[in-house]
Amino acid sequence: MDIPLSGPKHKLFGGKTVVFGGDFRQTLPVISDSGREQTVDGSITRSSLWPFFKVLKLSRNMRLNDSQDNRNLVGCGMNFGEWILALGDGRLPTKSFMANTPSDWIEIPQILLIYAGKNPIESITNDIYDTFEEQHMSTDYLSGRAIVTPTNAVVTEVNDFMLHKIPGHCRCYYSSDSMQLDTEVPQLFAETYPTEFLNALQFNGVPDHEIRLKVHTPIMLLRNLSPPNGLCNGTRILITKLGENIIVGNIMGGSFDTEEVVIPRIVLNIEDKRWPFILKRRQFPVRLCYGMAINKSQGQTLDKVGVYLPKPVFSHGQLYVAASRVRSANGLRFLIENEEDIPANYTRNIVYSEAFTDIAPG
Ligand SMILES: Nc1ncnc2c1ncn2[C@@H]1O[C@H](COP(=O)(O)OP(=O)(O)OP(=O)(O)O)[C@@H](O)[C@H]1O
Repeated sequence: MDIPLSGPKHKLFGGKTVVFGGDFRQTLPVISDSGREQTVDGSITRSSLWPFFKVLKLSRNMRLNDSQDNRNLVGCGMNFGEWILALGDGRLPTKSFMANTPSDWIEIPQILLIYAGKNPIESITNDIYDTFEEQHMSTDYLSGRAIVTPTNAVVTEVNDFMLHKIPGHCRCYYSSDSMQLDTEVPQLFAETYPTEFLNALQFNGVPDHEIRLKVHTPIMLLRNLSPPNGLCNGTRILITKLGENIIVGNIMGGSFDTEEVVIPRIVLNIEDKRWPFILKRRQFPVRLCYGMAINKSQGQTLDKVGVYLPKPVFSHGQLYVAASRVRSANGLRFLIENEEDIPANYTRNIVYSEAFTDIAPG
């Protein structure tokens, strides 16, 4: 916390009461190239201020509705709400499938599974985006559903698959990429890192060099453009017009639901310790959002979620975040693809229990 707060200097936050909200079962701050210990260490519970916090625990899941399918048992003698909590806490029975591999595989209840068939992406999108042909332009329909998956590469596959289903002309927008150097040898760098190389770079949370869009497709903003007007990182928008230099659309969901907004190209500065330069990419800060990365879905509430796991999750809290986006068990489906010797109703549930045990200082 480096927000300056006026008030007595000897008191925490200048004597102001500051409320922090969170759920340590969810994904933790991403620290690149870090292991379990560093990731947990980056959490607020490891801050020197943590002993001064007073922890209040919420007891009711307000997202879940009171439907019959939430009250029914989903497995292990638990109803849906209890199952989600047990999954997040790491209390579900686990097993290991191969020697020397983690023993954190859990069974997904049969009622929540769909099967891969010949084309897994087609299977899961047909299930989650049922009645797509009739409703693909409806903001209510689109804003209530998503396919979530651990990696951005698979997100792109899902989005490309859905884009093909939309009738109409596809418009391509290409970024203009350049390097910002803190060195005196730009010529050398220009030869080592030509524009084609810069164009090929992909980063989490950064639009690609090439973006393909159609009118009536949903996109997600990747940067805060104007929070007072609802244009925040994560805002979803249904495109109504694809101009040369602007994209026009209507916000889907939230307090700015249906508001018309205009998105310009912006310059994104991207630093990555793999490269000795700052990449400056001028592009629309958007990405199609039929599919989204599990980490990006954190915070969303949806009616139908397809959790697509062509590979298991790779980090703490991802499976819990994916499973807890919905209002009811009926809205949640998993499609799991495992190596041959592991049944398709098992997947990894990574829980760093030290991230939330013994967190109550006050
Ligand atoms: N007081 C309330 N009364 C009725 N519904 C509520 C209330 N609080 C939250 N909800 C419902 O629960 C959903 C989740 O709320 P919210 O996004 O504020 O929770 P959150 O703790 O940030 O969730 P998460 O961290 O899991 O994304 C909301 O979409 C809303 O439907």
